[in-house]
Amino acid sequence: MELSVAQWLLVVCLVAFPLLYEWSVSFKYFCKMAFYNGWILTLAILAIPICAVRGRNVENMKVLQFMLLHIKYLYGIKIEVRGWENFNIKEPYVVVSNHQSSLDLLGMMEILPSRCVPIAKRELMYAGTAGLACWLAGVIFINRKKTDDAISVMTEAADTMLKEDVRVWVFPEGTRNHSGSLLPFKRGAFHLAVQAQVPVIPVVMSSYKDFYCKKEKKFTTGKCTVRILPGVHTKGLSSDDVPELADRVRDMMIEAFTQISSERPGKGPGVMH
Ligand SMILES: CCCCCCCCCCCCCCC(=O)SCCNC(=O)CCNC(=O)[C@H](O)C(C)(C)COP(=O)(O)OP(=O)(O)OC[C@H]1O[C@@H](n2cnc3c(N)ncnc32)[C@H](O)[C@@H]1OP(=O)(O)O
Ligand SMILES: CCCCCCCC/C=C\CCCCCCCC(=O)OC[C@@H](O)COP(=O)(O)O
Repeated sequence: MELSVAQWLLVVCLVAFPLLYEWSVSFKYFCKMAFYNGWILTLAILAIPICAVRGRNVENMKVLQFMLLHIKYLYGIKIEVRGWENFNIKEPYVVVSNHQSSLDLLGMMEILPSRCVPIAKRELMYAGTAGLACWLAGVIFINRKKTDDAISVMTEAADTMLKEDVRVWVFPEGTRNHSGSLLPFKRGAFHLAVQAQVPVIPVVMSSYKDFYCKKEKKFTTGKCTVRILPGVHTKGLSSDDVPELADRVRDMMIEAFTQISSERPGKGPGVMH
């Protein structure tokens, strides 16, 4: 039987792809990351019409959360959550969390409180279907290149939080960080909490180093611990207190990060999902 060039190519791809996937750690990394982004863009196609019925609304965040929750199973990532009780606050609050990678989305969706929207860089708004889904879910976009614009968007957010009973999730490092610790914090999240006079709730995701490393192109199955820390109150604080508040919260988060990242997999209390 003679094979055409196209058939040969197909055979080579069908054989080469699984072999490469099995043998090459980097190839596996690229495939997994490409699928991660591609799958999110695809899910967003489904989410958009559902969200569009309500228009731009923070309740749509629940739709995105529901659609993204299964991804941890596809990637074999176990997420253990500790400190759920610290979210038992009826009033609005500002969640601050560490930012290692776009995989943070998994930990975020695992625990996302109701009526809680993230603050994201403006570029995400142009990420095709994902950008539109984010916009419909009320994600707050800031232009990091224009500090004044970003500050005025955040000041407006302080008002919205109180008027519309909304919680806000901020990554105070301001960018992804794989260094194994936390970058110095930008102060926007803390100004926001002080302006609205609402608590800051720190959330810490343990280091991904055992299963994910962008530099080494490693992406295996693994476990991540997410710890919700007790809220830090801001009642009576003014903008002068922001630097001290930001430092205090960062210290708490570094301590928690070091502790949960140094535990051996499978040890420690918590609820496994
Ligand atoms: C079905 C599936 C669909 C798809 C679903 C996908 C869902 C995805 C959602 C997840 C999105 C996650 C995205 C994550 C990100 O994009 S992280 C990047 C963006 N986030 C941030 O940058 C937040 C943190 N940044 C800040 O808080 C900054 O401070 C900022 C406000 C942006 C300004 O930054 P910068 O220009 O670098 O300036 P400084 O930080 O140096 O600040 C300058 C001085 O201004 C003071 N300041 C800051 N904020 C305020 C404020 N609100 N009010 C008053 N003053 C403020 C700050 O303190 C500085 O002054 P001093 O130096 O302290 O005197
Ligand atoms: C037609 C356009 C197609 C665009 C394709 C875009 C591909 C992206 C697709 C899906 C995005 C998945 C959503 C992941 C959300 C995670 C957001 C994130 O982690 O952003 C990084 C940001 O915090 C900090 O950025 P930098 O580290 O400063 O950089």
